Amino acid sequence: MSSAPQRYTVTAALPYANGPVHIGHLAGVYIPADIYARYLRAQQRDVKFVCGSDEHGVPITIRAQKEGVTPQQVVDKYNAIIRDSFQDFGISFDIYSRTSSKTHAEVASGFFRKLYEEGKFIEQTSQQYYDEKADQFLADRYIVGTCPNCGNENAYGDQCEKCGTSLSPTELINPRSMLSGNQPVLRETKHWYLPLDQYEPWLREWIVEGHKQDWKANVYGQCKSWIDQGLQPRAVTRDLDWGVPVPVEGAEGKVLYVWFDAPIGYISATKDLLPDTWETYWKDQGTKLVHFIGKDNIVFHCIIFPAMLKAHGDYILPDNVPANEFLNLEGDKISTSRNWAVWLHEYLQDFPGQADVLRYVLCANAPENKDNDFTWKDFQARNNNELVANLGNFVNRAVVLTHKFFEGKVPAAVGFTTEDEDVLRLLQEFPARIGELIDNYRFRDALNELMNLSRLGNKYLADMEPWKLIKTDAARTGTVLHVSLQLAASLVTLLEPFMPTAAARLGAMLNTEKGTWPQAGRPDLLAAGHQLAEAALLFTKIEDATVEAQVQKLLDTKKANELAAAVSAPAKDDVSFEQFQQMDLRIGTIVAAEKVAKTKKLLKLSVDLGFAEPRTIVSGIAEHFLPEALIGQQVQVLLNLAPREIKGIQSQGMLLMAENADGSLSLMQPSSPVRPGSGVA
Ligand SMILES: Nc1ncnc2c1ncn2[C@@H]1O[C@H](COP(=O)(O)OP(=O)(O)OP(=O)(O)O)[C@@H](O)[C@H]1O
Ligand SMILES: [Zn+2]
Repeated sequence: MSSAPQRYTVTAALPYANGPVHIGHLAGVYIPADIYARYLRAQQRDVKFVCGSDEHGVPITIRAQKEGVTPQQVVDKYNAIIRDSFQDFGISFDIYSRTSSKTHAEVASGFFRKLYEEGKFIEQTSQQYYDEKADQFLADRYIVGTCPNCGNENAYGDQCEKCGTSLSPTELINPRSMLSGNQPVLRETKHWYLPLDQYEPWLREWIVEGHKQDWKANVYGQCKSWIDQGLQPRAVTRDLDWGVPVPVEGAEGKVLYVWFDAPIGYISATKDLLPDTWETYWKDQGTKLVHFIGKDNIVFHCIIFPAMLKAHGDYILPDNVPANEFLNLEGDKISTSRNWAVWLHEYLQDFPGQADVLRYVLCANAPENKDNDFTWKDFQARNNNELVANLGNFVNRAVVLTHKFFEGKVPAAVGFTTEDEDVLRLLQEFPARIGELIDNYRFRDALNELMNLSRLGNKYLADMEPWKLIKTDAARTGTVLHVSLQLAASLVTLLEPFMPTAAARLGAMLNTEKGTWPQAGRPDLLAAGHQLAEAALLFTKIEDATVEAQVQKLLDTKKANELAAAVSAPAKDDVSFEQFQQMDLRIGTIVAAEKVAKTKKLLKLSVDLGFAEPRTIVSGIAEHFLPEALIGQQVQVLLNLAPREIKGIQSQGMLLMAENADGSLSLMQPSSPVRPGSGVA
């Protein structure tokens, strides 16, 4: 877009309403989008920031079926969780809508209808899997089978999650229906396709030639590779009963494909927000449209949705799609189904009043150009070393010293030294520099510049030492604090897009309000004599125990996943009853236990088995039990295992243990104590 846009439509990917929001979503999409929207508002631009829940599609119907509820109940539940957590986190949507709304059904339906009437689709009959027992066609994830690429037995009809290959249902080996488990049969069905191949030359010109310079390398690269591989017609309807019905006669039982309907959700959300003027935000050439998404959504926002908009003809195209790569968690891919995530609603509960810390860490470490990792250690370090020690410290010193020496009133400046002038001159350059980085979707660098501004303030205070200066030169001390407070006042505005709560707290402390972006950087934001409010801490230190508890939560998840994934070992060969009877199984009571010297695993146990003398048994369980904890415990023993010498000790029998999937051991105990030596049969 060459001339300055008259208005902006900013969209953030519609979260899929089958789970809550996690830190990957935030880092990939919602934090950068929110920074951008807040920044544009500070620039006094006309901006509409729209989002909503994506509530259609097969994963939701499958989830509903599993939980024994309706799809509507599933989306109602997650829409509420997602909407509330975004609000508590301070994502400043102008509207958060949902694709199950009436407006959306009308807009999506109308969109399809226009393309249909103008002959923009191709109609095609094909063979698709049908479940005769459930009496319905099986869309996408309703079919599972063996992946022809990697042999995974649980690959879906549209994708193998193990090897990442995208599939079509008929490629699966041994397909089975998710509904009945039966083998499906092929039946004819008619669908409508968007002939993407016809748009290929135009897409090549628009993206490959037109956006080489201004789209991010990761986005441009993915688009070019899709286009270079050659585009195929794409079905935009499905045989399903959950979604926007296909508004065409003879299409009963069919709905719009979720990826056709979801991006139209941006348009219907805008219409919900502005019933009368929404069209200017989607159809006027003076509008700049920007989509914030994660990398797995690039093809839908850069190729399929633009082709839909182009086919429709009335709409503008996205000016940019600054997609991020993926955030991982503690070295592992974030996953809703494996519960491997830091959930936003849980974070807000565990860290009350600290939303900005997460905003800061996820922006500072955002996967802007490559995948990145979130760790709790890094979270703690960034809070303690950067937010507390740099930003918080600067602001706190400036305000506290003003209270201490000048009764909380901004002191007058009496003659600037070159140091003062340097700081004020540098301050003036920051808004434009940070702004330009945001304009270019470089949010990490922008945040780093912001922190450089508070570093500048900290260094200035450290160099000037007003806490010493006050003893010899009160007027000069006043000037230093005057300059520091001007810098702090600029921070109220410049912080706001990144950390809105901290900005508001700082504003309250300085007894001032945020200004417009161009006003920030001025040397006279606070007049001499202006009364400050009480000093308060902007950020507080996060202790080891706090992050350790979060790490423990993840370790618990990992363990639960391992246990859930464990399968029983295959059964051994049969034994006869006589063979079984040859084994002399008894219950004994441990009367003494000690570690076997110079070994890690061995314990020497004395077990009362009802004979005159206890038996000595050497057992490899030292890593699982403390010797003293075993004394008095009853255990099961194989009495007639041939004796064996272990580390010079004669072992006369074997302790029997249950081994858990994670390798931990449990004693085999009778449900109530029995006389030592009792037989087990
Ligand atoms: N780990 C991640 N890092 C960055 N962006 C992500 C991550 N996970 C999802 N996103 C992005 O968040 C947006 C919303 O995601 P969506 O609700 O579609 O869930 P999803 O992609 O199915 O993720 P999940 O299965 O982890 O919940 C999408 O644009 C997606 O690309
Ligand atoms: Zn596979």
